[in-house]
Amino acid sequence: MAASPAGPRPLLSRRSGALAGTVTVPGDKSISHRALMFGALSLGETRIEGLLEGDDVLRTAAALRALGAEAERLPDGTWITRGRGVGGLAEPAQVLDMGNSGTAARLLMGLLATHPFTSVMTGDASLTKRPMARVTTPLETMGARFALRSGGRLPGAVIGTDRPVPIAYRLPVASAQVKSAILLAGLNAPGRTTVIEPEPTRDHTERMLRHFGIEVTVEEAGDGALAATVTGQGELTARDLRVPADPSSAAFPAVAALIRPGSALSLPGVGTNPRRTGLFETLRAMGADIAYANPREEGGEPVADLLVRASGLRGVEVPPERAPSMIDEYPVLCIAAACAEGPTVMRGIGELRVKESDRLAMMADGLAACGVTVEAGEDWMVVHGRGRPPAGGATVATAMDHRIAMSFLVLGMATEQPVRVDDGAFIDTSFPGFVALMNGLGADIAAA
Ligand SMILES: O=C(O)C1=C[C@@H](OP(=O)(O)O)[C@@H](O)[C@H](O)C1
Ligand SMILES: C=C(OP(=O)(O)O)C(=O)O
Repeated sequence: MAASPAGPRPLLSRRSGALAGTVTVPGDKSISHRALMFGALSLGETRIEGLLEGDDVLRTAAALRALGAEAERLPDGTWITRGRGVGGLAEPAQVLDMGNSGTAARLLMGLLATHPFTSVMTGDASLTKRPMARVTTPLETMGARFALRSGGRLPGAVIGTDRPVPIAYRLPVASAQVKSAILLAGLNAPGRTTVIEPEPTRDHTERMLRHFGIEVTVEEAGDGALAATVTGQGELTARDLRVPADPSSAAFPAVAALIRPGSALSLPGVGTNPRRTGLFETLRAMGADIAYANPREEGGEPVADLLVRASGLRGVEVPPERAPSMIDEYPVLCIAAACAEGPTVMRGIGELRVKESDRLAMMADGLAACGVTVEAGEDWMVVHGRGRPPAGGATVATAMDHRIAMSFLVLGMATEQPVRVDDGAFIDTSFPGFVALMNGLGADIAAA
């Protein structure tokens, strides 16, 4: 997606009544990217149900087609991939445009690093600001070369190696994207590729590789660190799978229900992988009534139906070690915190500065504009709630960031004065249909 190709799409959110109903939020974005990529690497046909059809994931599908794999949507919404085998992707004749998606760009860089051809990759005005050296540095030690812009940023070229070297690498930053990029490169390297992560991050890559028949071992590596290892140059076997509803998307209606008195929502089939549910844990510590009903497993991932009721919230101190399991949820946590009684303290969140926008700055500025007292430093933030929603009444800048836009639209559902966001177009990257879904539950969000 270019910078809102049809121009910015401002949206206004007005105070709503109680929210009620049962709604299924779209498929998990992290799992959807991986399902397409692993399908493209497998031998045979993979059927994927519940794939997220957000712009980020559609970018991955288009890139895989440019690399010679088949990825198509059937009229009933099922997706089918026909893969090319490990190491079997073909040199793309066009630039791979990964739009707004860090996950698509970084995971594909890993895949391409051990394919012996050159690919050129770009992204939109948000993605081309984001750091790529975190993946290119370890991938270079595996034999790949990169020609990127200053600061290790896209656009640039990935020059894959024909002599891949397996590595053992300790992550300097907690990142499932970096871990996954290295493991994906390792799939086509002879021998064992190991990633040691001092702080465990989402493990969808490890789980899904096993689903596709690849052995992945995960061992304790001391001080709470985990070492994930793949042995390369085996084949993935095509396997059908069902993508759970995205807990990162469920977070928006869930927080909206918590802060609108009288609300009661049911969100079926949401992923409850413990490496993703830090927000729900934090909200419960704040006093939220959130229950998991009917827990089950689908395609190697735990899921449950989420039941959420309006609750009085109080501020908490979020343990920094919980950050990787809720890294994308700090923006919407800030909204809950702004309506809670007392301060919510968030530390160890420097990674928020290198997402689709500088989320720490965007949240601090937007909340302040809506009448919330916020303190912020390089990698921390304190939101001072007053036990009731703030005044609102501002237009908030969103800087091409879907989660900033959705978070402030949720805030506007509770504030006395409406909240306007300057551009809601990027919501389609992760949560197509967000406005209709929220309005169906009782929100009042409209073009403005
Ligand atoms: O692996 C993934 O699918 C993701 C990992 C996280 O990024 P980092 O690896 O940069 O923490 C997260 O923020 C992103 O939305 C999705
Ligand atoms: C950080 C995110 O995604 P990505 O890194 O894939 O752009 C997100 O969806 O919040």
